[in-house]
Amino acid sequence: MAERKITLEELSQHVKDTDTWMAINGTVWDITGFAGIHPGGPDIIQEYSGRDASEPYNSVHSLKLAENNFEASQRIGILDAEFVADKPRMENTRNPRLENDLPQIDEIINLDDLEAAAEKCLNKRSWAYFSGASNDSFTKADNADFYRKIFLRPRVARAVQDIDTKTKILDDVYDVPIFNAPASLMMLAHPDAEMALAKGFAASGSTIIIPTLSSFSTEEIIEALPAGHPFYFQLYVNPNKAALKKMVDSLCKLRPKAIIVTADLPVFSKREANERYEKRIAKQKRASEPRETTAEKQGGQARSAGVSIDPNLCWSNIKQLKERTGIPVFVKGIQCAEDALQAWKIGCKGIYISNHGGRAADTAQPTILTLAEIRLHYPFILEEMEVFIDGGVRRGSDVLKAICLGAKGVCLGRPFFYALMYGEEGVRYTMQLLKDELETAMQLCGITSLSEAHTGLLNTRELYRDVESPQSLSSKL
Ligand SMILES: Cc1cc2nc3c(=O)[nH]c(=O)nc-3n(C[C@H](O)[C@H](O)[C@H](O)COP(=O)(O)O)c2cc1C
Repeated sequence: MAERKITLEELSQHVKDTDTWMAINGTVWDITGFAGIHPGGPDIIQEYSGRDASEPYNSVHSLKLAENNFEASQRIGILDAEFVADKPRMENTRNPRLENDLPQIDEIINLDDLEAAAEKCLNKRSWAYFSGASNDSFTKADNADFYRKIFLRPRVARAVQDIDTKTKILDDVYDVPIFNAPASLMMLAHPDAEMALAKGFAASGSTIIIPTLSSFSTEEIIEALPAGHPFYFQLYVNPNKAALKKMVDSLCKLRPKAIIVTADLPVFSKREANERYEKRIAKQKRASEPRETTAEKQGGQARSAGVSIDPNLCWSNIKQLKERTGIPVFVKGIQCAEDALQAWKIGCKGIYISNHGGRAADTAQPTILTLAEIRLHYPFILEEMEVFIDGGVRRGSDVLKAICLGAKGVCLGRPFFYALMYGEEGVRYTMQLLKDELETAMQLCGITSLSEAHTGLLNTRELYRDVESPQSLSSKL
């Protein structure tokens, strides 16, 4: 049966909270009630209710995501309009997300070069979103700076020509211990977003941690991986019980190696770079109309994503998730030894030490210090659980330091957004760059396998000066 055609005029009549339509890439959907559960917040949905939302939709979502998310019964018909915004295409292989031409990829010789290219080439909104942190960005800076408090203590004359960087996590062996730190809205860096990330990581002998707020559907991303390739899933626990159940049910079918529950962002933090950007743009747009939307007041996309994160998430919910799914659970956002112990006590298989790259509580201690704290107070956790860490890792030698202190997987967030400016090639290139640096650091320290990494290769005196003392720890448990 031919689908019903809907004119722009008819579409524009469906704007009430109880009767809302929206057109996306030529299809008209009944999205009544969706504003309240849209992961990106209600404002953009309200703004585009009764309109063709293809352009904002395509800037952060894959073509199929809406079809996967909405029920067939919500499909009203097709838009009867001459112009339907098209998905941004890679004309002449130029990434449409960029404002300036990228340097040749082989001019990038370290991650600082990559970041400098991102600052120059990304559009201002994406740069503010990716590079920003909360409040004064102290934690973001400390995450990286604290790696410099650890000195290497290289061993010499150890025959280091043949080297491998394999790591085993759960039952899987990866060629490198390096993963993406899961992050939302990757399509702001490149139209291929997580598809390029998945392919690039698999080709590099690692795998992807798929974020809840991905631009492509989880199914699409898994299809980009070689058949049977392991993957992880980062879960934001949705406060809407029905939406959470739908997601958990589908995860049970897709069988990630572990569900990584992000717990460090119960409420949205103050992201000032975003806030400034959104306010500036809003001012330009509404020179004649002083009304602010909630999103503008709160910093646009930075805060609006908060609707998909449950502020009442508790350890008991994490335990239930583990029991209900039978899939290993890791807790992401561990920022002190006490919470690492708590995760161990409820039977989590892993901890993921993170402070959200300084995007959650500003002045939270740097992540490498948290790892040292856990090592000092509860060393058995590092033996019995899988340990991931992220935050400020920018060199292969940082990866080695984290592994010497007990991490199994080391993740990078912002650098892979920036790598994505070059698509899949950028992800592979960045992985190779980090692998080369890691291998060289290992060889210069006199080891040929990560199983030989140990704290004796490090001088951590300066780091341990800042580690929380046993007295204050036990009194706060
Ligand atoms: C732009 C951006 C978006 C992020 N989105 C998420 C997310 O959706 N879920 C999550 O658990 N962490 C998210 N994070 C935090 C990262 O997983 C990671 O903790 C952080 O980026 C690590 O610090 P680094 O960027 O210094 O490597 C995001 C980070 C950035 C920079």
